[in-house]
Amino acid sequence: MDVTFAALKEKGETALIPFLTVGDPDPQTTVDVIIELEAAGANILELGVPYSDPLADGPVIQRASQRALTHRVTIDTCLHVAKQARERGSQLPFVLFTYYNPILQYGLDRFFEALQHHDISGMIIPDLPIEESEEMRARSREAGVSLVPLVAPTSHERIASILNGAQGFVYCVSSLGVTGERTSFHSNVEQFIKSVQASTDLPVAVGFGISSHEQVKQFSAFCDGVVVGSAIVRQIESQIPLLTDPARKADGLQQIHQFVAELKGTH
Ligand SMILES: O=P(O)(O)OC[C@@H](O)[C@@H](O)c1c[nH]c2ccccc12
Repeated sequence: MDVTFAALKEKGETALIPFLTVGDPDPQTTVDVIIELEAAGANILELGVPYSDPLADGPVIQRASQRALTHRVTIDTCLHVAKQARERGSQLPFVLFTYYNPILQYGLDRFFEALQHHDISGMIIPDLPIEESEEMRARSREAGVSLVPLVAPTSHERIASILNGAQGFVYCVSSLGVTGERTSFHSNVEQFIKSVQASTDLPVAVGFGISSHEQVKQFSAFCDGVVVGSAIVRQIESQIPLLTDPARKADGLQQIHQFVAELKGTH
């Protein structure tokens, strides 16, 4: 992942980091969408493990999780999708996004072994309890998988402890509340992000609410990466009738490609 950020920085570019829910609308289609996102200009990919109680997610991603759970998508399914995307030639660094409970169910030893075995570069765990973070950080370092910390505009005095031992990149959330497209962000978001950048040598990415090329451009002026989730998940949702019809799947994928290329500004 750090190679990706360094190469983009060299070119004066910002990483576009889509999030998608694995298994929405089905695991096989997720592999096709991953290949399409990469072709459209994605640089790193957040692979979301669907969860029954996604407390930090807005309605778009909640619906995606529900659709994926009808296929009983688990951590294993997500890792298998990542493997299939690799087999189809994807070079994208994958960041596994999961709530903490699925990891506990899976078992920590088994989880870290599986991450290593599937060439997963990092992970994001939005509800990782502080008292568990030390062990998770140590295990992730041992496994060579970056535990990407989330920092909120209200993290203030906790920023230093959150950033201590951080790996991969730092994920600054642009606003309080849950995921979902927004027309405005936390009042002093730029100052907040710059204060995080002053406290770490890691690349700093921003996410939450970003859904247009204008917003991507706004944040690209001072961030190393921009995460877009709900807007892309909504695109996938709107294309489900085409994606699930073999005769029209290519058209559905092309629509998603076009949307992401426009986000990136390479259309
Ligand atoms: O959906 P948005 O508003 O574009 O935000 C990115 C977000 O989807 C992704 O990073 C993510 C999905 N679920 C989360 C829960 C907490 C933090 C981040 C996330």
